[in-house]
Amino acid sequence: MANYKPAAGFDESSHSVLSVQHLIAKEPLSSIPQQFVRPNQEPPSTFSNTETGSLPTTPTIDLEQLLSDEASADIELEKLHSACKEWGLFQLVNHGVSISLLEKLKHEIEDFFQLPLEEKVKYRKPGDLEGYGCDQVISKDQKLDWGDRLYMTTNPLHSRKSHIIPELTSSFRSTLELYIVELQKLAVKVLDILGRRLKMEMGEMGELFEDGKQSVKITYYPPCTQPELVMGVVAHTDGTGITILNQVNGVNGLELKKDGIWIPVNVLSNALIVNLGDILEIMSNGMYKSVEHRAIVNSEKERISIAMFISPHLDAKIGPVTKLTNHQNRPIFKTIGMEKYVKNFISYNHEGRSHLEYMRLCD
Ligand SMILES: O=C(O)CCC(=O)C(=O)O
Ligand SMILES: [Fe+2]
Repeated sequence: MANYKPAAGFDESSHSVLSVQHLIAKEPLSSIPQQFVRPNQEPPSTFSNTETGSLPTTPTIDLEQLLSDEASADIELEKLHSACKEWGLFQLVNHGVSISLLEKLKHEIEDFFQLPLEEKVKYRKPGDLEGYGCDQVISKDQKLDWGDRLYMTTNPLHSRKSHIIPELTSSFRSTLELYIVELQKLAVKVLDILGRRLKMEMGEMGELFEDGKQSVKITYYPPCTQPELVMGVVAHTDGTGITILNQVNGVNGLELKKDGIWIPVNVLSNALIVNLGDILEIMSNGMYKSVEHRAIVNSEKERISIAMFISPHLDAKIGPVTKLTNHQNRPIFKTIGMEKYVKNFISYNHEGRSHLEYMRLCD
C-alpha cells in the first residue's frame, strides 16, 4: 500500500502531490484514469413536479428580513426553521458580505490555481491533509475526487500551519483574512437566530461558536470529458455545525439528497449557501437535518467553490439542547466533548463509517 504508484500522468517529482488540473493539462486524456472512475453513480433527479413542471427548489432566506424589527422577521424565522427541518440547506441572500470582497477573493483564487504546480506544491507537506492538491492516495482501490483543493485550518489560530496562510501572496492573504472574519461573524448571526428557535438561552449558541473551530476548503474542479464517470466530491454529510459555501465563479454543481432523490442546487447570484452539519442535527435532537450532499463536475467549465466549516470551540459539549428534551422527548444523541467529537469524527471518516450513527443513542 505504501509504495502504491499514482495514475500515469501524475507528476511524481512534485512530492507526490496529485493535481487533476495538471494531470489533464499535461496531455489530452483518451480515457479517465481508473482511480477517478466511480461506476454505478446515482444520477441526479429528473423528477418533475407536475404542478409547476420544475424540480423542487432549495429555500431562500433573507438575512435582512430575519434581523429586521418588522413582523415579517417572524415569518422569515419560520421559513428558516422549516428549511432546516425539511432541507438542511438554504440559500442566504442579503447576507451583508460585501460584493467587492467576494469579487476580489474570486480573482485571488483564480490567480492561485493558475500558478505552476511547482509553486502550489509548496503548500503541501507529505502525509498532511491540509494544503494544496487532490486526495492523498492511501490505498490501491481508493477512488479519488475530481478536484484540487487548498484546505486549511483557520481557527484556533495556534492550529494554523506555517506553510499555508503565511506563505500566500500578501494580497491573497489579506483578502482571505477579511473573508474569514466576515464569514465567521455571519455564521454566528445565523447560529444565534437558530439557537433561539431551538430554545437556547440568548447568546448561548453564539458563545459556543464565537472562537470556534473553523477551516476553509477552496476547491478547483476542472472540466471532465466524461463527467458522468467521476465525482467532484462524493456524497457525504459535513461533521460541522454549519458550512457556508460560496460558489465562486457561478458554475453550478452542488446536489443534495432529499426524500431519497438527488436535487441540483441552482445557486442564485450573490447568494451564499448554508448547509447544516451533523452537530446541528445532534443539538436539535434530530429535528434539523444534516444534509447529504455531493458536487458533480461538467464537461465544459471549471468550477470553484469555497466551503467554510464552522464548529464549536474545543471545550464545548456536543449534545441535544437540554430544553428540547424531556420524559416524552428523550435525547436521541449522546453528549460528548468537542475535542473527542473531532477525534472520533476523523477516525470514523477514515474508516468510511457514519459518525452521526455512532452518536445516536440506542433505544
Ligand atoms: O464544492 C461544493 O459544492 C461542495 C463541497 C463540499 O461539500 C465539501 O467540501 O464538504
Ligand atoms: Fe460538504
